[in-house]
Amino acid sequence: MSELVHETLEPVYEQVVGRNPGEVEFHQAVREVLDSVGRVIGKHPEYARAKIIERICEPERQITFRVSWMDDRGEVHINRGFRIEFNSALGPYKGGLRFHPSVYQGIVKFLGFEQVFKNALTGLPIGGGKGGSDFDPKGRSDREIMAFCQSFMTELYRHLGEYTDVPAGDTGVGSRELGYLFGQYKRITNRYESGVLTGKAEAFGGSHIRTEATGYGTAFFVKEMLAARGRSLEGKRVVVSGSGNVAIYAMEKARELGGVVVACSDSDGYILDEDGVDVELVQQIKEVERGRLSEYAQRRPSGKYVPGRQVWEVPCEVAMPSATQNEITGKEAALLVRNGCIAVGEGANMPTAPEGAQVFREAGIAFGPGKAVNAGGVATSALEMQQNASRDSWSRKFTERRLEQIMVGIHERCYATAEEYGVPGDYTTGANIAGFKKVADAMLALGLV
Ligand SMILES: NC(=O)C1=CN([C@@H]2O[C@H](COP(=O)(O)OP(=O)(O)OC[C@H]3O[C@@H](n4cnc5c(N)ncnc54)[C@H](OP(=O)(O)O)[C@@H]3O)[C@@H](O)[C@H]2O)C=CC1
Ligand SMILES: O=C(O)CCC(=O)C(=O)O
Repeated sequence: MSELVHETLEPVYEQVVGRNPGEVEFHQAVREVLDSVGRVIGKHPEYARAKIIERICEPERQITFRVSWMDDRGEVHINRGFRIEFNSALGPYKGGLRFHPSVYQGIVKFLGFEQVFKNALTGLPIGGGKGGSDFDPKGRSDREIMAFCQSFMTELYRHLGEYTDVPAGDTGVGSRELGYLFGQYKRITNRYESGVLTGKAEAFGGSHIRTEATGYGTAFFVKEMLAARGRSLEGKRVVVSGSGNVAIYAMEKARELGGVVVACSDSDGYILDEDGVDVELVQQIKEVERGRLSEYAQRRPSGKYVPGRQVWEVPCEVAMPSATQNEITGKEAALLVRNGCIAVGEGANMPTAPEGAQVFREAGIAFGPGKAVNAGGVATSALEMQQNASRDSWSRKFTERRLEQIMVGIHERCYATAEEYGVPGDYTTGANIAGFKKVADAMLALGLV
């Protein structure tokens, strides 16, 4: 990094840390982007003059609210709700809602920040935002989930709109929750505004493939990374973390593309199945019955359940971390490399900590960052908005073809940008620069707003 760039970027980072104390995940996400965009601002002094970098790190709006609700025993609970409307230079704020006890301002802010660049990479007209709550949906009845969603939307609705802010799902929020949220939005506003939420069930305006899109897109991106190195997924041992929405469909598509998926996990442990993970069984247990992954081994003779350990100890050639942030530290990354891993595609948001990414870079393996690899979900959300706006419904086949084309396009954009900036094969730098430039140019064009 040149002296000039260092002088420009270090104070920005220090300012971000000072203004957002304790929000370590947000600091981490900003650090990674700043480390990449140093290469750009040397060539584009106009960004520095307009303080684009400082402005891009400051959310346009941050909303925090109380969510009160009653459980089945009549006890009142109070949770905290968040929505970070990060950047609307390219379109309405777009990004999911996460319900998980670990959620606080710093998590939502890191996710919103990542979303800005991810959404730009899709090439579709969507800005970036994210939201959620520290509500823990685990073990809650359907009625309790509905009560929570209704209370959450009763506050959030005033900030939403198909041209303003369009949430979707993320950890702990799937089509059941989106149904309750949409029902409450419709009731409060007296408007059937389909495009205000995406990831809806197909019965009321949802797009085919949105449920599968993040996982499918992850597998498509990995296929492209391998192809760029003259390899394919055929016969490769694949390990996936998580067993939720992203993990299930990443496994399904990886298997369809020839990979042999041998392990996946949840927050209690992992399953190993040398005959190939029965993805439909995982889905039945986790998504239909809302049970625990340990039940897999009780139902499938070739399945073994390993409690309390990390799935990354299972040797594989392809890893798709699809659970949560910072699940691969330097230690897990080194283990993966030692065991013969050649490609890592991040289905989750920021699952690899900086030391882990450094290990992958040094080992020269193909490493695709979440903001590129998992962009298929939000891209298909944008396709859902497009269908809602035109009162149309595309076929499953057509929508999946669009998704695959978008993922191929994102891969090309990251790959070509990394080459252009002198770091061939570095998808992280490629993704950060390509996403940043798109947003920065729009911000310049829109003036000082
Ligand atoms: N849904 C989407 O469209 C998109 C999601 N993502 C990202 O993908 C990741 C997974 O999301 P999604 O599949 O939707 O979420 P789900 O809630 O459907 O599944 C999450 C999975 O990860 C596991 N998990 C969650 N938190 C932890 C933790 N702290 N430690 C270990 N395991 C954990 C869960 O285990 P358990 O069942 O035990 O809780 C579960 O298996 C997140 O990073 C999300 O931001 C990115 C783009 C789009
Ligand atoms: O589909 C969407 O709008 C958002 C998906 C999301 O939250 C993400 O990409 O992390």
